[in-house]
Amino acid sequence: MSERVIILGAGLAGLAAAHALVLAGQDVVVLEARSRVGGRVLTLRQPFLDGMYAEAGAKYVLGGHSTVLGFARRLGLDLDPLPVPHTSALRPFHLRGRRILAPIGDDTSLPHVLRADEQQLGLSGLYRRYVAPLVEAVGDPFHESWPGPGAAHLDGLTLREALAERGASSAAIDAVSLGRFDLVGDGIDASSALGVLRRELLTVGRGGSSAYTLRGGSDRLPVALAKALGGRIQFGWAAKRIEQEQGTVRVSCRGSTGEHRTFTAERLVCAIPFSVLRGVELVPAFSADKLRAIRELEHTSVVRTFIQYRRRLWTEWGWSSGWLTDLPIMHVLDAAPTQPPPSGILEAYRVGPCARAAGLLSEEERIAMAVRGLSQFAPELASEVQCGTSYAWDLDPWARGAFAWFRPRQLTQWGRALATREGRVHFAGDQTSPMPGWMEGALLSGQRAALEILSGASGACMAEGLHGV
Ligand SMILES: Cc1cc2nc3c(=O)[nH]c(=O)nc-3n(C[C@H](O)[C@H](O)[C@H](O)COP(=O)(O)OP(=O)(O)OC[C@H]3O[C@@H](n4cnc5c(N)ncnc54)[C@H](O)[C@@H]3O)c2cc1C
Repeated sequence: MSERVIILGAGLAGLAAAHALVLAGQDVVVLEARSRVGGRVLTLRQPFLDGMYAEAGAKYVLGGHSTVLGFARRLGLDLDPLPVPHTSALRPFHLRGRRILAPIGDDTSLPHVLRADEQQLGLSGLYRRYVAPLVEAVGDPFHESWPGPGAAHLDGLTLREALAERGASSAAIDAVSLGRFDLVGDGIDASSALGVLRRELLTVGRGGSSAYTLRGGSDRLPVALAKALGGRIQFGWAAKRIEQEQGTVRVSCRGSTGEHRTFTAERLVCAIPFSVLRGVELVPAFSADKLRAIRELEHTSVVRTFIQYRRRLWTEWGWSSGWLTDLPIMHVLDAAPTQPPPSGILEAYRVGPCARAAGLLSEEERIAMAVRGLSQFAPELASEVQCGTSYAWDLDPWARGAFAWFRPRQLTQWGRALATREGRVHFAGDQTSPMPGWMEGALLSGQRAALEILSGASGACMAEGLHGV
């Protein structure tokens, strides 16, 4: 029997749910607060010259992200593999006031003062000794009884505490975390070890070594998905209240020009970030665990600042595309590694408290700071600047942060409540999947919510079946 389903949010999760429900013959309407689809998939084409673009949100597709790859194939989207660094490439670091150009794979020149027994291991040896066994202890996050006892122990610790428990020195912890584990939440002293290691397991572990970008921009994926939905998306409607009563769900919205409208259906897929859902009135209130998850789930602060340069000097110099620093600009990435030269874009990727400090600056100040910081790697870059722009995710009213992260004990206390349905309201969004912060997680969550509706099953029961979706 066909049911009318409202989908709240035209990000990848909402679009994937809509796609599956429409294919199954359901009557679907998607409500979206913005005037565009894609949510945290946001390709910036202004102010760049020469047809170049940069990703404010999702950028990489990993080789193991079979759902993203499957949609791309079916929708006729091309992927470009990330260039593999040449064996003679140099990896730039700027640490403790010093620029270091380290040959790829040779970390002996890094300034971390390691213990005698750690000195010869290099970063990969440290990873194998300390991180790999912890990743194994995570178990299978898709299993309905996850987290098991080993994983639950990791949830009681910060990542620094878990690595120290395995015998890592403080310098070794800093070295293995730089540019890897410090990119989520407020860093390794605040994040649940389990949350960080699950991400490591499900992304790097399953992704293999291959990574891609979507040719023409990541937004091609949500735009193509939306096109396949025909006219079912209504733009400019922000949900203010969700009410369940006598077999119906009512969503009261405010339009972009201030008008009000109420949409009614048999089911709702709520596919908006919990950071925004927090401000939506819920009648009757959801369960205590769900309300706690909505209230307490935090979203990583991220500010990305992009600078376009006339020439891609860094590739001419044989530098790799990711530079690690302890400067206020944090990490540096080649923002357009698969786009044709001669011009190129570098980005300063700031996370956590550093991003919150950058969010207080004007865009001009952020750009000036990035230009200064990048010039500390090579003064020659300064005279090649063409233009710049910046995006602060905390300031985006429909995202309020970049992606979910967990403090110790949160996953065990209310992690399971993230995805469970509340009456006629089903939940999608990357935060409700075991892969927050990835398009793969968003798409999987949308498919899971659609399956719940189609099968009448509860969210937790469906989780395992998702492997094959
Ligand atoms: C900085 C950054 C880097 C990232 N890098 C990568 C990467 O390299 N690779 C990767 O795979 N993923 C990456 N991601 C993650 C990826 O972008 C997200 O996981 C995914 O886009 C989330 O999709 P979603 O549908 O769950 O949520 P969203 O994309 O946030 O969609 C939610 C939608 O709901 C709408 N909405 C919000 N509130 C309301 C309301 N009240 N009423 C109506 N509509 C509303 C929003 O406008 C939005 O369109 C990154 C994200 C960020 C921010």
